[in-house]
Amino acid sequence: MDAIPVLDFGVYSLECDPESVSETELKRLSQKIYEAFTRVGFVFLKNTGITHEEVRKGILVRNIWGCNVFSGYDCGNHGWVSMETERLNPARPGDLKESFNTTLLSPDILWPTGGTLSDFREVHTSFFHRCTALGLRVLRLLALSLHLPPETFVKDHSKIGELENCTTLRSNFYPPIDAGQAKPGQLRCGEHSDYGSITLLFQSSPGIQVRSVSGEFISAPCLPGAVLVNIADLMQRWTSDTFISAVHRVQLPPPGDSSQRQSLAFFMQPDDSAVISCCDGSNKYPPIRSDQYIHQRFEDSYGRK
Ligand SMILES: O=C(O)CCC(=O)C(=O)O
Ligand SMILES: [Fe+2]
Repeated sequence: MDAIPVLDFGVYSLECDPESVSETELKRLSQKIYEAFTRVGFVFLKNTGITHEEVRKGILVRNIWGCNVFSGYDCGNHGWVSMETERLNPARPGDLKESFNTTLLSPDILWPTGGTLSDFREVHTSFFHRCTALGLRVLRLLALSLHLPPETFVKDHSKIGELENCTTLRSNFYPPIDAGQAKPGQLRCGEHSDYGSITLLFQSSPGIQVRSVSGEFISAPCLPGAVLVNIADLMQRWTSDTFISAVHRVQLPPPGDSSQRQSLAFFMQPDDSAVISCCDGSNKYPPIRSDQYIHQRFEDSYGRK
């Protein structure tokens, strides 16, 4: 299996003015990203402009354990998800993790508050914006790598953070677990591929495993300061299977390891009303509205009807 490639994103870092980057450098970077996403589906990006310190802050404001906040909006996704509620692999018992999904940025919604959570809204809102900025740059490079107009994917991500777009920053908390207490087949996060266009992942410690094209799972390292980016299902469909949306999971810790784990995942999703048709002009998949696609996927993972 190809290991997950590590690329230097420095030339297109959020520190740089996007207008001042040379075409040649962008092309070179886009070709490397193309190689990673056509062979593995995952890539580590170094020097993105999102600092290790920002990630640490985002991961630190947690203790979402039991905070039980729901927004009441019908975005379907915003709010707290309790332990064992989600089955990312519906064939397994519920995942041994707890999550908080930030999908809407409006101050009017209910945010976790109090104690260690007092700056949750501020920290997560700012991290959400940083991830949006980086994600849009990656989407631009994906279009370039396919010789498409640079805005091909970006233009369908114009409402991130608003009601008409389900892009989500998810804080995952995996409590310490004694493997002996788990149900048969239970994992921290069952095998799945992500639903939307691309995902940016930040981890507190290693744990994620990625399935290769040959079917074996390989453990990804945790590279402080690097962002793990992967293709999700709707992007695979959009690109007629050119880019791979790889299955991944988080296993239970080995016996005797009583550590907890945390991650921040930024799931980018096209605007609800965007109609996704194969970008190569083929009819490999029929056009589908982004919201229709994602709602179907939520029903599968939560057993909702
Ligand atoms: O926690 C992780 O490292 C992975 C989480 C994940 O794959 C997900 O939430 O979709
Ligand atoms: Fe995932």
